[in-house]
Amino acid sequence: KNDASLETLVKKFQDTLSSSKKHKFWETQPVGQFKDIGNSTLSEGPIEPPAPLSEVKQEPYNLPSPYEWTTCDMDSEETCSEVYNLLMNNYVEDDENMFRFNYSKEFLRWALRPPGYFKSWHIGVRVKTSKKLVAFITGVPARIRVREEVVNMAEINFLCVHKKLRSKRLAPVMIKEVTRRVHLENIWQAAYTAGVVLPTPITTCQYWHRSLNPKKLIDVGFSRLGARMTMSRTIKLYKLPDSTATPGLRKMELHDVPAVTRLLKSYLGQFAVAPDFDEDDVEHWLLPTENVVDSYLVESPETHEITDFCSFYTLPSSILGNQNYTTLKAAYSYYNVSTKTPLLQLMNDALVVAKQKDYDVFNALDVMQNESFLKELKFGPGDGQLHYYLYNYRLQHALKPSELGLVLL
Ligand SMILES: CCCCCCCCCCCCCC(=O)SCCNC(=O)CCNC(=O)[C@H](O)C(C)(C)COP(=O)(O)OP(=O)(O)OC[C@H]1O[C@@H](n2cnc3c(N)ncnc32)[C@H](O)[C@@H]1OP(=O)(O)O
Ligand SMILES: CNCCCN(C)c1ncc(F)c(N2CC(C(=O)NCc3cnc4ccccn34)C2)n1
Repeated sequence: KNDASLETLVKKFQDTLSSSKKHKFWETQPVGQFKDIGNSTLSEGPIEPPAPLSEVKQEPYNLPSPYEWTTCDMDSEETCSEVYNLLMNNYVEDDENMFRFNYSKEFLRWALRPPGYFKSWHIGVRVKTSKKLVAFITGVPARIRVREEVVNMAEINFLCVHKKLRSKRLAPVMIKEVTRRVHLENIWQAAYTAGVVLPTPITTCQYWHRSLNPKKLIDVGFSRLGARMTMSRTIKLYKLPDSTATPGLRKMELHDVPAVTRLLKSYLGQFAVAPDFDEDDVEHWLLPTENVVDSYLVESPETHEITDFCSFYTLPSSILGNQNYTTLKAAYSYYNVSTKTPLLQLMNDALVVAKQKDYDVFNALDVMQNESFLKELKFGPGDGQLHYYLYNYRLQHALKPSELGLVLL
């Protein structure tokens, strides 16, 4: 009891601290500023108007002299491997440096080449002499609806500076350069997420984890044995059926794209911020890709109507410094729609499938209607918060996670 209230107090203090911090770079950017929170005279929508393309800086920003810009061609096996290795060794870690995301090469090719993508938005920094890749940032185009407005945006992701080049203010240059290249394509808004608090989140989501392989999770320090719990009691607690329960549940196939698009568009319409997917987007983002994204649907055995959908993406983490294990196999809840099958049953079947495919843990954010199944399906709250941001677009009020219909990778 005392721990929980102390933890809440600490979190409140940290949030207060972070909003009082000096953001020398972010204070110069067209994003919601902490000082503007609650100022209802500021209207909702773009903060700065688009500029004529002739006014966009034509040449790249200056880098410190040892470094040069490079465009990373993800179609090239060699370049894709360089990006993979930079991220594997230098990307996001948890606060205790026990885990680091290990996005796979096929995942990166999937994430970075959606319909209409621009190679020029896959930006790297190399050392001029050695040609070593030491930093990376990416954008992909996306149509995002914000309330009633569909806005062409860039989704920014995979910002990474090599551990040896940290705290040299390289990140602001990376961000300005990707902004410049996005502006050249006449796009003026962006969406991004981060585990850190920046000016200013449109919402802050909580991660929840459902143990699938509790013994491994406890061995590697991802979870702790519950008080008054034995290992065998814990394994029994998280046991799942060997097979799924929903009649008509099957993998999504190419011919399902039109029906899944209709189902998803109508479902996402209820959220304040959500992607405006068309059939090409659904084919790219939701058709199953081995070891990258899994998606299942319910086809009514009687009517052959497609009534429900669930999906998760595969994002392993390297386990840093454990003798017995090197990789944590994690599934992340992606987009789920239930119109006939109860969401609880649909998500339990997703857990069953993930367990069958040997995942160790199934993660979900408290976005969309996820709160309705998290506790009942034995998800536990994680320590990671995920903050969502819009660039050059002001929302009058922050959203609740349940008003958000957008999952970034
Ligand atoms: C219209 C189109 C617009 C397109 C652009 C839209 C915006 C996109 C924004 C990017 C979306 C990214 C989405 C993802 O990929 S989130 C994942 C970010 N990556 C990691 O966490 C990997 C491990 N960490 C690193 O590689 C480095 O620590 C990074 C590169 C993160 C910072 O490098 P470093 O540690 O060496 O610091 P610095 O001295 O260079 O720079 C310090 C400045 O950078 C600000 N900072 C720190 N972390 C982040 C962060 N995660 N988002 C935005 N800003 C961040 C910080 O507040 C400070 O500014 P200010 O506080 O003084 O003002
Ligand atoms: C820029 N794209 C944002 C999405 C990237 N994603 C998936 C992400 N961003 C921040 C997080 F806080 C987070 N969490 C999943 C939860 C979790 O699993 N925490 C333990 C853990 C295991 N492995 C790692 C690796 C890094 C950090 C925590 N890790 C916390 N996920």
